[in-house]
Amino acid sequence: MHIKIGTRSSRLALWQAEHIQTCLEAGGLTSELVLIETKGDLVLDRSLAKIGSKGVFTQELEDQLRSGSIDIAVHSAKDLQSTLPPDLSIIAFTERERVNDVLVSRNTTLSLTSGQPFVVGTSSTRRVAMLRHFCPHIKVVDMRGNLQTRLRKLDDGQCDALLLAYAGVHRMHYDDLIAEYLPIEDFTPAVGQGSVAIEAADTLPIGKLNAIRQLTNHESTEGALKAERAFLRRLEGGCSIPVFALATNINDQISLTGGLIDLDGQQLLRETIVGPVAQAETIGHQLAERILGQGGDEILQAIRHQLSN
Ligand SMILES: NCc1[nH]cc(CCC(=O)O)c1CC(=O)O
Repeated sequence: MHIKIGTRSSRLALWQAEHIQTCLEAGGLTSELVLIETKGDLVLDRSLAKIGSKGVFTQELEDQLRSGSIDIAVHSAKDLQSTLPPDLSIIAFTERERVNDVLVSRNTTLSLTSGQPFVVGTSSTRRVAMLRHFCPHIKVVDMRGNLQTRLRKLDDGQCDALLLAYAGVHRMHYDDLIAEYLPIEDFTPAVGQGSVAIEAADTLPIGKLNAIRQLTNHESTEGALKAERAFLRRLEGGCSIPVFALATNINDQISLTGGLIDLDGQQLLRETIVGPVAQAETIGHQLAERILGQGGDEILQAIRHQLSN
């Protein structure tokens, strides 16, 4: 069996696609990579929030899934919109890497909790808002581009440190630059952070689907991500909305913590719901209802209004 794998061509995307290739090879499947450019890769002069979050890193891959020129598309689970088009679905989630955000710098003595002021670069509205909330002494600057580009901007002196997902930093072998692991209790990560998702069209033959899923899917991670993604879906949060959620799945019990923060970090809502993995999506939905009922509705409206200006 031969699998055509569609991927973006950034180094992190290639790491992910090659990781999937390794899993498939272990089961005797052959594969090839098909490199695809997306709008998110091409448009670097505008913030992600302004391009519009919906599918900026996925649209071109999805077109090729439909045309059959690729069998599967590999994404960071975090970058996949919460509602997929009806003819596409996620067929596997890989085992999650450590989920924390990390502070990355050439000066690894820097610490967000020390109270010392310095400049942090990030493009994520969630990280900006959380920095404003937990670290008001920190100056935040917008910093787009892939990891290598951001590190160059760091070296140019545009900021003192970056705030990034540990998963990406580790996969690109930049562990030496990690100054601090941010606690997930405060800096709850983005939905899906640390897992790789495989997307396919409904037309993928069932034999291929089952073989790919068997070799790549991590069941416990899948249950956790189902809960997180149901939460995100109910809040209709694209990646530019500062929504966060993290589920753990231990002995088929889901514990889902998630919430919402407004753009300037003034109001942070966060709650936890526990329940059986068989009800992962219900748990996600319930958590979203609870957050919306606590004023999340108004926060979301205000965020949408601010982002559209
Ligand atoms: N939005 C970009 C993106 N998508 C996935 C990762 C990191 C790897 C992951 O979380 O799976 C990153 C970079 C970052 O947030 O630092």
